[in-house]
Amino acid sequence: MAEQEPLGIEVILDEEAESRAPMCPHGPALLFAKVKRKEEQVRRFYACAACRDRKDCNFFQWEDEKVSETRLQAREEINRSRQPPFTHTEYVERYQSFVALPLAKRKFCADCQLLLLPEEWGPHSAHCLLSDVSLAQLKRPSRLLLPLENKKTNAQYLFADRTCQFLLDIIISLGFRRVLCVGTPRLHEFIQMRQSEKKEPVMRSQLLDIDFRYSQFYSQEEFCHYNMFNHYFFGGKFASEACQRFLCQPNGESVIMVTDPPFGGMVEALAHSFKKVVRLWKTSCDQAHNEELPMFWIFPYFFEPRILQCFPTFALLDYQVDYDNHALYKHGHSGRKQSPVRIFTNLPPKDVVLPAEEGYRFCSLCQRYISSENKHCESCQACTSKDGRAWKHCQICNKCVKPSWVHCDSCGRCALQEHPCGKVGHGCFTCGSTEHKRRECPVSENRTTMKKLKSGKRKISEMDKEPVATKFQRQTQAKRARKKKKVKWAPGKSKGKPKKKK
Ligand SMILES: C[S@@+](CC[C@H](N)C(=O)[O-])C[C@H]1O[C@@H](n2cnc3c(N)ncnc32)[C@H](O)[C@@H]1O
Ligand SMILES: [Zn+2]
Ligand SMILES: [Zn+2]
Ligand SMILES: [Zn+2]
Ligand SMILES: [Zn+2]
Ligand SMILES: [Zn+2]
Ligand SMILES: [Zn+2]
Repeated sequence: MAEQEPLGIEVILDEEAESRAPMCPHGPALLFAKVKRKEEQVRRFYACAACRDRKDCNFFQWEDEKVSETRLQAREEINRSRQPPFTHTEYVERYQSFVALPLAKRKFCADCQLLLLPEEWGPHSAHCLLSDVSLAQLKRPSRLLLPLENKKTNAQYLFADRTCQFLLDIIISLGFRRVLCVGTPRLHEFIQMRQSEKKEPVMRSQLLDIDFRYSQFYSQEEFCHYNMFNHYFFGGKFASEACQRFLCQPNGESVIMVTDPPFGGMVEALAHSFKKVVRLWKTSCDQAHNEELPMFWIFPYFFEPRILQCFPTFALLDYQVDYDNHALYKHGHSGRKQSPVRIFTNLPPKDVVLPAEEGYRFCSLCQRYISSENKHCESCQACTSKDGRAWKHCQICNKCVKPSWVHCDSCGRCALQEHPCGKVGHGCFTCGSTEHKRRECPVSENRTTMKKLKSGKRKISEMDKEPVATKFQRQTQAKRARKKKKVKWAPGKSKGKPKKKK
């Protein structure tokens, strides 16, 4: 299977490529091919599955490249040095010691993003420390930890409470009692809090996320350090078995998977991993599941065609997902746009009741809940709005289009009045969508917006999460690298030729 990525890079997802994939610090690398003109030979290469920015992980290897034993060893050393400073077992022990401390001794280092034990205070004395960490704060790690802001790699946008509460309510009302949270730490936290308050019905959740800082707060049954682009469990078989145990449904405690991947991510690689999660679910408890694993995949609506290609039974719901720390996607924020982030699901849309108090209503013809301004079009026989505004039908295009669009005879399609005539159809330079311009792309957002968002907040980069020793090593390495020629290339973002680095 070979799926095409915009901007001329495709990811090759087959067993053969997987079985021979070299390892980077983020698990098995993915095989990519640069799409060239027909006559040209395509040389395929492996690159990091998690990081789209070479600054985060510069792993690169030609598919047919012979790698010397020395280089393999050096690579293993790098992979080891970039793992978290503690094992998950150690993190759990540290947490137990931490909660046993009196309040005055409970300190969190904001610079290192680490819960500190008293004997460790010394090396952190010049760092920014948060004192008197309460149990209530420990129950909300997503508020204690600074969101990872590298938009290409992590893009940690956290749900607004409104969205989190909605998701939880709907999940409970649909009868689910277990939630596999893939890249949804805040939803996991909501469920864990509920559990500690002993609310009925009892809900359980497990978080799979690449952000290992969560190992500090959750047990191995509650959290797995996981890469959703290659279905890699950093904790090995022990961790994947913990996930499989969680997916097993004793006493009919049915399970749903909720995922909110970084938007820059390759849809096809994500879908490939999620299908593996489905297989894990199917083999859990040795029970035969004939049905599909219920899923909520949260993603911008303009990825609909690509998601449906991977999961044809999925439907797009009208509900607008909101984030706390995303300047562009805040619900009803004055003068701001409406959020383009939606829920894709394999559950019958009619069962997912959207909140009437936010204007959603039921369309009996479409048998689903729709946003207040979405209108049922007689010609299309559907409620056609995707962005929440009322769309209008174009007789020539024979489909509904955005209200701001007009039909252009020269282009033979609808577009904005002031479109570059004769050039429409190229879409967003970054993600290929024809729904927005690059400036509005969620994959690479408006720089000024991000700057505003960041002001007064320190950016947490991959470096800040590392132990001091590794951080120092990397800084020195980085200085050395800067002296050398600059390498400007990342999978999916390619403009120039990839240059060998390792
Ligand atoms: C858009 S945020 C979603 C957070 C969610 N809205 C919440 O509030 O719980 C993406 C999440 O996926 C995680 N993530 C990013 N890359 C990942 C990867 N390769 N594998 C697993 N998780 C990843 C991030 O750490 C982050 O928690
Ligand atoms: Zn990597
Ligand atoms: Zn520190
Ligand atoms: Zn309708
Ligand atoms: Zn229509
Ligand atoms: Zn038209
Ligand atoms: Zn035109």
